[in-house]
Amino acid sequence: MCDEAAQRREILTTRQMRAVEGAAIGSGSVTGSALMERAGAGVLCEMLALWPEFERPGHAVILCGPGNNGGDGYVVARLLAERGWQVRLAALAPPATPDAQVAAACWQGAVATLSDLGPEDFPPGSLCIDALFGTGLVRPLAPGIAAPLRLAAAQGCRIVAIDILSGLCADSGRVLGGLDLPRAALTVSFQRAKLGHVLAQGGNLSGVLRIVDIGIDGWMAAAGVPARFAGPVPALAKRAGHKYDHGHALVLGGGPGQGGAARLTARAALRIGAGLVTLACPPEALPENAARLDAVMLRPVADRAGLEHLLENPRFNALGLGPGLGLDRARDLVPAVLASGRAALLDADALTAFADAPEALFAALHPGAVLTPHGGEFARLFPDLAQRLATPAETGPAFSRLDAARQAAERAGCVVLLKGPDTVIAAPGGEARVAAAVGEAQAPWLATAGAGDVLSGIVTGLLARGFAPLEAAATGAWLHAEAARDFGPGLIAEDLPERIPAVLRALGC
Ligand SMILES: NC(=O)C1=CN([C@@H]2O[C@H](COP(=O)(O)OP(=O)(O)OC[C@H]3O[C@@H](n4cnc5c(N)ncnc54)[C@H](O)[C@@H]3O)[C@@H](O)[C@H]2O)[C@H](O)CC1
Ligand SMILES: [K+]
Repeated sequence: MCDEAAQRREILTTRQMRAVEGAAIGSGSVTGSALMERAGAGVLCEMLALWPEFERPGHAVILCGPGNNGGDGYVVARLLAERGWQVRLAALAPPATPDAQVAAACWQGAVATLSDLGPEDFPPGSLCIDALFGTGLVRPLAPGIAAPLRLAAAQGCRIVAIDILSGLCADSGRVLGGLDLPRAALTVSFQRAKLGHVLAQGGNLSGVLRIVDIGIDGWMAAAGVPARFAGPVPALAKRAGHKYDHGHALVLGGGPGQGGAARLTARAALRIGAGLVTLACPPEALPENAARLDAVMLRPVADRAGLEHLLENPRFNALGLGPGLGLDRARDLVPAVLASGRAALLDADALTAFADAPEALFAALHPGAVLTPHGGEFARLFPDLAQRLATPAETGPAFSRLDAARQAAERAGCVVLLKGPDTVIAAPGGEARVAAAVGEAQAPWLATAGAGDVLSGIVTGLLARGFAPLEAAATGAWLHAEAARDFGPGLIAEDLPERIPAVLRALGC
């Protein structure tokens, strides 16, 4: 991946964005006012690119807050008026920052108050530009502030959010105060996406997300190590070599009648390119599995001693377990899996089995492991973190799913992937990825039985291929959603492994 593509994948917190902006302005190379002009021009440009019909001037209401987000709004108002648009600007309060004051001083038109606005201000086909709050939002919108946004939506107007929809916490994507907010049709943000665009409600409420370059890439080092969007990596292409060069994944399955989940896991591990995949099941489940498997090999493993014996073969370099495993079998086998020190993927029953004693699991985990809980499994292992996520967000920056995954990874001592439409992946030390199947990248058909078992298999297969745990989890989560997007409506879990070849082919692997 080229540097530019890698940079576009960065996702910033508000603090990181402020640090970058501060470094740029502090360098003396650019002023805050100049950045605001670029931001406003970028918003206009993206609106016209998405809706070419607006080359013909229309009608817009601009809602301006007191900070620099409002300042961007004054710039957009001026630029639209210069193009012949009918612009009605309403301010919550006078501009309070020096840059916003400069922008407001350049606005020649009238300034109304928010409460002046009525349905007649939002004629059919008009736009509502939301410049109330951006990264500076710290508390819930008062009812009078949210009202014009709701009015615009009720009148069928498209809402364009500058930087982020007002009311959304840019760090967590949570709506402060739990208000009911209308969805933006377009969000135009600056230099990099923010976590609030893709996490929690932010993914849906942001609508189409566009990022405008305002020329501050040179100071991105001030952001430290940002989270990144998960995506394809060059290592997905299979280099030449013997099947044993691509790893041997061992998937541990459960008893008779429960084997479907582990078979899905094993098939996905094979499809993503593990050289060999073996499914180990209790002896009594052998006939059922033998009838359903061909390229996946089959071995009996009755218990921990049986597994330890099998693991005397050092070629099993990645172990995947949990789907359909059964809680008793999980309690028996997980300690042996982790004691082997090999790369390991723990999901489903392998996590739930430790709901009563998460510390015992954390003590055994090592940096080569990956946990892939869904929300319920996460809550069983990390009840306090789940509780913080469930507590209504009242002040910004609010506790985010990424904060939760990072703290969980620290506690567990391994990579934690928290599933959802906004899957977050964190490693101990804070490195993080987001696999966001939201907005234009949504994959709603992925919400289907067995999809998680396939994700387990993809990650296990990538571990077998030698991917580091964070990259196996992140790339796997992206690929999983990509396969779902590629298949589209009607998807069931069985379709996912079969779609992997099309995704890989499209990547040129
Ligand atoms: N980062 C950049 O490079 C650029 C950012 N731009 C724009 O600037 C905003 C951020 O501006 P800032 O002044 O820091 O914050 P806000 O405008 O979002 O508002 C802060 C202001 O509002 C008060 N406040 C917060 N929450 C509430 C509330 N619920 N009710 C009432 N008042 C509230 C807070 O106390 C402050 O006074 C960024 O989003 C971009 O749009 C640039 O112009 C381009 C460069
Ligand atoms: K906004």
